[in-house]
Amino acid sequence: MYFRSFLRGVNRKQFSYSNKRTFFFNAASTQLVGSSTTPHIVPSLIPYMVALLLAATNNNENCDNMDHIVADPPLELYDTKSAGIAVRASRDIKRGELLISELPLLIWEEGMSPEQLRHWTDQLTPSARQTLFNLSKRSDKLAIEAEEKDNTDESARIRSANGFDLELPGIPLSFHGKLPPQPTRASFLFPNISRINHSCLPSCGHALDWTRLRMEIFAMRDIHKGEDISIEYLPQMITLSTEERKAKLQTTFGFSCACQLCSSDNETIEQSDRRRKQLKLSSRNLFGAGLNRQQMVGELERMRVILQEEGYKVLPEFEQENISKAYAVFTQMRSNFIKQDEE
Ligand SMILES: C[S@@+](CC[C@H](N)C(=O)[O-])C[C@H]1O[C@@H](n2cnc3c(N)ncnc32)[C@H](O)[C@@H]1O
Repeated sequence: MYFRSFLRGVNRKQFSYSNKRTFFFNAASTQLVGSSTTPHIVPSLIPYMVALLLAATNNNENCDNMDHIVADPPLELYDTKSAGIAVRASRDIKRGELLISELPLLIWEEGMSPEQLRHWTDQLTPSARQTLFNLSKRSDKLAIEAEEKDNTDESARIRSANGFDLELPGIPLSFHGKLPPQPTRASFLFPNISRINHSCLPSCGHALDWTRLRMEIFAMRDIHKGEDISIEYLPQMITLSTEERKAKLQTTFGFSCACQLCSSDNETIEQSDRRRKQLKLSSRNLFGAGLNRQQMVGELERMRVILQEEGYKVLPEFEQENISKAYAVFTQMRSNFIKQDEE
């Protein structure tokens, strides 16, 4: 039903800053903000978004039920001192719970010129502007240099730190022919979800429900009151060593990862690196080493045990999509068998 969402938004061309404009709000909000009701969408994406939602309304009889609204999210914000503001559980949370379901505040398209982006962000309502400018912004050298060089709008470093860059789904056939060419990617910014920090061992998964245009955050394990709510910002991190992950996050988002795993002692990090290296080998072996079906199942089981030892609870994404799918099917079938045995 859902697809994980992938590269968080970085489009270096979009970085920029206008020194003439200064409406950053200094005091960062430590409250969850009210949900936006109408996303601010760049005009070029509006026909696509309308068609997407119309198609969803056509295909989904239950699309106006309210199951997806989390009236009182069990979450609170706090100041981590080392990684800005973060989100933690305000009560014990059960694995599988939907924690937050949020509409985007902004949707924009890759490749827009600095002038287009400035014109577009100038049209934000005062409250949307306040919400946006309360969020954190990139403060690394690369982002600041890009901002000065490109002279784009002053929200670029905020959008870059908080945006999700997502692949857009296709619109069903019945709408074809009535639309301009479909865009393939867009960036989305969610006001509260933007407060969730990255972890290399995330407690939560995230997925965009395209039928409602809501980003949803699910608990992937039981989470105790006071524990961090975290997601993984980039896909395919599971087979990378600590150094490789840190380098990737640094170049993509401009921060040095201070998650619990990356801040562990050397021994823990070495063990984790060893497991991830083995996982990489196993995933490459799966279709590349001429294994028969039984050996493949054995390799998948080895991968499952490694992931369990690592404490990685979200569905892993490997370099090759077919390996990720094979692993997902394997774990689903395995849990079905276990359920049947219990009955
Ligand atoms: C989407 S925001 C998350 C909320 C943010 N901490 C805040 O204060 O609003 C992303 C920013 O949070 C910080 N951050 C997120 N995860 C981090 C991590 N694992 N280690 C260090 N900093 C992190 C970085 O500054 C990053 O640019």
